[in-house]
Amino acid sequence: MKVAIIGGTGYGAIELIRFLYNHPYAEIEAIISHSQSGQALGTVYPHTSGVLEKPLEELVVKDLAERVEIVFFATPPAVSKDLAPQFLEHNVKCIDLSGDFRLRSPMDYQEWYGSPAADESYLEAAVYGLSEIYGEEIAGANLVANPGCYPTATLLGLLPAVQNGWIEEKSIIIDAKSGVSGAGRGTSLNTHYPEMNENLKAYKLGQHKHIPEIEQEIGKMAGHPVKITFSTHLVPMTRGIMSTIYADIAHSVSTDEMIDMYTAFYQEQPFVRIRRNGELPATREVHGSNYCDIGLHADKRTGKLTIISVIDNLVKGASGQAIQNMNLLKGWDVATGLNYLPIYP
Ligand SMILES: NC(=O)C1=CN([C@@H]2O[C@H](COP(=O)(O)OP(=O)(O)OC[C@H]3O[C@@H](n4cnc5c(N)ncnc54)[C@H](OP(=O)(O)O)[C@@H]3O)[C@@H](O)[C@H]2O)C=CC1
Ligand SMILES: CC(=O)N[C@@H](CCC(=O)OP(=O)(O)O)C(=O)O
Repeated sequence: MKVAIIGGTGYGAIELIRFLYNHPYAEIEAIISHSQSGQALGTVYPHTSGVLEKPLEELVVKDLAERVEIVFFATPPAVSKDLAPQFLEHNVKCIDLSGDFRLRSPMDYQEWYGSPAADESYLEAAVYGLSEIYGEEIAGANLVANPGCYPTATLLGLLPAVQNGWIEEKSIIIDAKSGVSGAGRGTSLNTHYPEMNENLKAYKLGQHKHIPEIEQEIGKMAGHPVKITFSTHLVPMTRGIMSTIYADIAHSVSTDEMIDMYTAFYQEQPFVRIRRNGELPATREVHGSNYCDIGLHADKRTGKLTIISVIDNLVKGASGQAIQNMNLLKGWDVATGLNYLPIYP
């Protein structure tokens, strides 16, 4: 099956290319770049030279639509909302790594992204691509809104407890930390080496666009609106997200009962691993892989549950999950092309 990637020189794209290169059934037909078309991929990313000799191409929608079955958007916000509908009209399926189709409410998109939302009919047609939760809907979708990196770690950590009614949703506090590649390849003062190295910075408190996304999905699972407290931090490492989540336990539940319930919830899911015996996950233990590792502690003394959820932001938080969603769309085993052990150390 032939696919194309739009936003070809970004980090999401180069990670898609890494997985697609080894995928047994998918082939990269075209890599589209609005800034460097005409160049070879190897001039932008020399580590691909001699292995994957591909030109970066200019986007011509009609031509591309005739060449591929699926398009991946690895573009900044506000690009796919206009472009994806053009491909959908040509019966080309779209998997969007940006946030353009994640929020059901156009008003929320306008408020948190600061520009008008996609046409409402496309927002309604889009399936939220949290693979472990919406596998069946993704299988029948034409447009998949791949989740944000923080929401992926946070929701996989929270949803089993929410579904079982084991926590008080209004007490949820999420303290999340990300490596710098989460901000993409572009340069900025915040991600400049002297500013972020040996430093730990909180940012976008109360203003992060992942707040409405997480609230939307928890609210859907809980069956009523939920408001969360969410803080984000930049950590001086390249990859990785750790989302540490606190919530009041609704009924008396032990750590072992919680672990058993989470293990049962994700029984059929190869990429979510629940830690046992007091082991807690670390970002290195998922580095370069599509795993989400979750540790749990139900504190009898305080009545609080602590959930620690780690992912690689570029893999499970973006491109790996996008490939998982492509596998779901095509009816292939979800792990096809994604069976990598994490890189350690
Ligand atoms: N980095 C991460 O961990 C995660 C990222 N995401 C989301 O995935 C998307 C891609 O992220 P990432 O790869 O990190 O970002 P990058 O900034 O690294 O790459 C984005 C690429 O999009 C292209 N682009 C930039 N501006 C435009 C434009 N106006 N029109 C068309 N194309 C444009 C550029 O490639 P070119 O010039 O070659 O076209 C650019 O390299 C974003 O929406 C991001 O929020 C989601 C989850 C995690
Ligand atoms: C470290 C860092 O800056 N991370 C980015 C992650 C955003 C992102 O990737 O946004 P979407 O997944 O919603 O597209 C941020 O916090 O804005």
